[in-house]
Amino acid sequence: MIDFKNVNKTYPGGFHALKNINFSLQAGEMAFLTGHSGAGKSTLLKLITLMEKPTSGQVIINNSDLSKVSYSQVPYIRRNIGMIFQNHNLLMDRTVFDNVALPLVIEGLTPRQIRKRVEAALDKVGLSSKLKCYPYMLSGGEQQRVGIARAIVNKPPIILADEPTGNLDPKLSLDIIQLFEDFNAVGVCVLIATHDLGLIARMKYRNLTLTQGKMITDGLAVTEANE
Ligand SMILES: Nc1ncnc2c1ncn2[C@@H]1O[C@H](COP(=O)(O)OP(=O)(O)OP(=O)(O)O)[C@@H](O)[C@H]1O
Repeated sequence: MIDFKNVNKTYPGGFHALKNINFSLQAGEMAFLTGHSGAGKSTLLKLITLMEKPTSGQVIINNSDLSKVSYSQVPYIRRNIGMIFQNHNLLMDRTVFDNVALPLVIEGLTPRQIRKRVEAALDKVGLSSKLKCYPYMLSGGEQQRVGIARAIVNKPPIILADEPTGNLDPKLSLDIIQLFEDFNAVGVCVLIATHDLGLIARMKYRNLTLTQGKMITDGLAVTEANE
């Protein structure tokens, strides 16, 4: 589903942000991506979403080699990926319904199809009663769940999350991770970039760790907290 082969990324100016990265995530797998600030986590996610290009190596998503994807194919590749950001990236002057509907409007679905899918997505994240609210009327955890509903509304096979629990307390963080586990349980491939080592320690998921652009771990995070 996600395949990195000898991937390097050097930014203009010469900073070598990712160094010979190799890993695969299969359909239905869930993993954490960890590392210090500046280790290259966001850069790695940006290569998957085609916001950046590797300097060398191959990124293969859903059997498509991204180096061979033309500009006009980019939206089709991105439809396979639900992206969740720490700061939600919600439109503050639009209702919850409109925020979640956005990817479907862009895709050109009919109003009837959009309503059905948006209601189902909001139901999944437990926000059915909030569809007419504006984001500023919601708590941080609720706003994050709106961001998740928007990411999954077109049923992508891959979910990427960049610090999705960054601003949330431990209980809300766990709720958000449980939502990801629910999607993972129905076969979605989930990759979560996070600094939250306490959270990771409570989970038995694969842990990909970056240090100064190199991947130093690729295995289960086994800690005392798991015992
Ligand atoms: N557009 C850019 N141009 C030049 N350098 C960049 C660019 N984007 C990121 N970098 C550099 O690449 C390195 C990795 O950045 P990245 O954002 O991937 O790290 P990160 O692990 O996500 O960090 P954080 O946890 O703080 O978000 C950093 O040193 C950063 O300054």
